[in-house]
Amino acid sequence: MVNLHCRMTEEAREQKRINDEIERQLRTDKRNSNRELKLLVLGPGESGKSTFIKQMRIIHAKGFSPKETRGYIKLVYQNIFMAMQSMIKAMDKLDISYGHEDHIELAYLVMSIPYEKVETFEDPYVTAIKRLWGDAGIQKCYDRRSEYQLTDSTEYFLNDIARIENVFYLPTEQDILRVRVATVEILEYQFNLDGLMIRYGPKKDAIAARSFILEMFESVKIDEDEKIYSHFTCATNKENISFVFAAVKDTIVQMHLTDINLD
Ligand SMILES: Nc1nc2c(ncn2[C@@H]2O[C@H](COP(=O)(O)OP(=O)(O)OP(=O)(O)O)[C@@H](O)[C@H]2O)c(=O)[nH]1
Ligand SMILES: [Mg+2]
Repeated sequence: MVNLHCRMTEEAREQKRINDEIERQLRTDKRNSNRELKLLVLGPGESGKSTFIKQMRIIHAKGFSPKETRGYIKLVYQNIFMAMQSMIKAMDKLDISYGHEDHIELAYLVMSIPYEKVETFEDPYVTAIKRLWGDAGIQKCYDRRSEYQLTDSTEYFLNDIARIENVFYLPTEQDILRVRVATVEILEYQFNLDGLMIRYGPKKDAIAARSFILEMFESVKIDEDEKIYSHFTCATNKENISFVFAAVKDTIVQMHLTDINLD
């Protein structure tokens, strides 16, 4: 009898502990949902949306793990090939001749593999890319890059091949920010000042994307008197993004304080 009583109290205590835990979690969730701000990052291709999210990971979360960093090696190689191939194609379109006639052969060599298939960075390709980058015709073509599509980070990577071709090459934070990979899915990230995590999986098609955006943002009321604050940013510059993000955060906090008359 005593034993059973003991067990009952133990069970009741455990039950109470679980209840308390659930209630605490509910209170935290409620508090968090009250404080949750939704941020929709929109913009044309290559306008820096993904770069901004990378900055949030670097500044407000743990950044990139060694495994993720290694995953960027191949993408850096592919970016270099992609940039050189864009310029080679533009040479034709803009009718620019190579500084050295034998560089045409090198151009064929670089064009011979689709850039998405590139996994390694070795000769004869590395030497070919270096020589082409030094070619007067390619440089002229680079100067006329506004006349065709060329990735923003071309000069950044091509001027640094000596570092990248090293067999022990590991991308730096800036390399990761400079890598161009077109996003083909809608992703939702959740972050706070000390953590960032991916909450939802990818939404693959346009209809799913549209309903996702509606679902997330339909509750956000449109206020005709809402002020618009514009900021100039450079998404690849960590100091600039930290500064602008802190300013945006201050504005939001200030607005909330005004709302509850605490300013
Ligand atoms: N110089 C410079 N480069 C930038 C800036 N923002 C982004 N880039 C570079 O531009 C390229 C494209 O940036 P992303 O962040 O991938 O662009 P996105 O808006 O996500 O593009 P999509 O996914 O195609 O819609 C990357 O190589 C970035 O490093 C910037 O402010 N300045
Ligand atoms: Mg993107």
